[in-house]
Amino acid sequence: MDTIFAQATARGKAGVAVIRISGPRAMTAARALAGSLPAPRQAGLRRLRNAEGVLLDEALVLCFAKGASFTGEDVVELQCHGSPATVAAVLRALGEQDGLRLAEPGEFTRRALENGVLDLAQVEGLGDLLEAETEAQRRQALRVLSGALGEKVALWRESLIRAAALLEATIDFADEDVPVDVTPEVTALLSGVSTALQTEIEGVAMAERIRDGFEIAIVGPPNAGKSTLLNHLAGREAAITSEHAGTTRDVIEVRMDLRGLPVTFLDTAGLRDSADDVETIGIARAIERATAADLRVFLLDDSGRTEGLAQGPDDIVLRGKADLGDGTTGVSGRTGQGVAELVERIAAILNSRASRAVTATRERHAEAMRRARGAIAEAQNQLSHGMGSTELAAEDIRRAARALESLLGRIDVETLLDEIFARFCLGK
Ligand SMILES: Nc1nc2c(ncn2[C@@H]2O[C@H](COP(=O)(O)OP(=O)(O)OP(=O)(O)O)[C@@H](O)[C@H]2O)c(=O)[nH]1
Ligand SMILES: [K+]
Ligand SMILES: [Mg+2]
Repeated sequence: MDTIFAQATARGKAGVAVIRISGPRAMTAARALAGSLPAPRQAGLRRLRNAEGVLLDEALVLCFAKGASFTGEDVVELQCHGSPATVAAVLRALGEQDGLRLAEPGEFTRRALENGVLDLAQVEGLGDLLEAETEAQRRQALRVLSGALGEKVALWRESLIRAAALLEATIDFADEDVPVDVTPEVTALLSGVSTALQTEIEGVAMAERIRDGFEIAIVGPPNAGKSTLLNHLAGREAAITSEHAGTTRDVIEVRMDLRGLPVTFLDTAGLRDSADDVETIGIARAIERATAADLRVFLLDDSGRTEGLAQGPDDIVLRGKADLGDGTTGVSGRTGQGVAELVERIAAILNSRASRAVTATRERHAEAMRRARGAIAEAQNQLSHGMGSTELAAEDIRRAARALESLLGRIDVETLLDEIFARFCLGK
């Protein structure tokens, strides 16, 4: 097994840069630079020198023994001064040592998975945590990283294994008269797991929104003030505004943090029958993107028309240019009137949807849970008529348990690994 090293902190100038070394030669390599090492988990200030004795830096050295480290291997972290030249010099000195090489992206985390320090869902959670930009993303990712999905899988799996064991016990005694009918208990165990899985599956779509962001389309007739509102929300001139009806044609996207939720506002072409070819294309795009969005804000003019686009139950309908009206309702991108209330309403709607997210966060999780549910349904089917096969039911249940294990990467995951680790950056 190679010993790997890489800068764990972001590249560029900084106060401190952390260089991480992991593998069987980590301690030897660090000792060669630092002369001596502090006890595990205790920081020690050391002068780092290369093989020629040239002083490279004065750094804090932290050692983690095999079995008690991020990767599960011997790990040393060097907290160097954060200049690119210092980091380059230390990396060079490490690379000159036998058995050491630069880590590939995600390789530290991959070793953590291979050594059983993290399960596959936790690895995904770590990836999401490193990408998290908003509070909701941070909380969701940390929940997964801390092993919440693994804990649930363990409970479901326990129920399934018990159900299968109960059935198998009756198979073993098939020739004798077994007095106890295990079917009620087995049925209860199966339906308990199946219901819990359904709740999780339904939450995945919302968990994905928390990770990838909610889309909110601003739609309405031309000149309602849509682009002006978008610019106010963005705090910059993201879209062109003018007194000409039909100014916006392309969909303009502005990503932001809305009360802790990741959202992308879409400014769209004003909806009307147009004789202009280019505007007509813009209107078709507006309708397409707005229909696919999670939420629509209909900004109306004096006519109050909303035609051209179907309204969803949660969609918000508002008068634009509220500063010109009687001033009681609506929103104004020019003065900001009503914008805080609008943001509050959007946040309330999205937060109530986000609360449906449970623990599972990805389509991969939903897919495994659907497979498990399917296998449970087949087992229930075998048991329900009293004519089905107990053996087949037990086999279905074990299949369900295996589908759940794949969530954590215990089986059949090689193909998934490259895809997952490709998203990691160097040093993680
Ligand atoms: N008084 C007032 N004028 C506004 C407000 N919002 C926009 N306007 C003006 O109304 C005109 C149209 O604004 P836009 O933001 O371009 O409207 P739009 O809905 O994006 O228009 P299209 O892209 O053409 O569909 C511009 O002259 C704006 O300055 C507002 O809240 N109050
Ligand atoms: K306009
Ligand atoms: Mg516009």
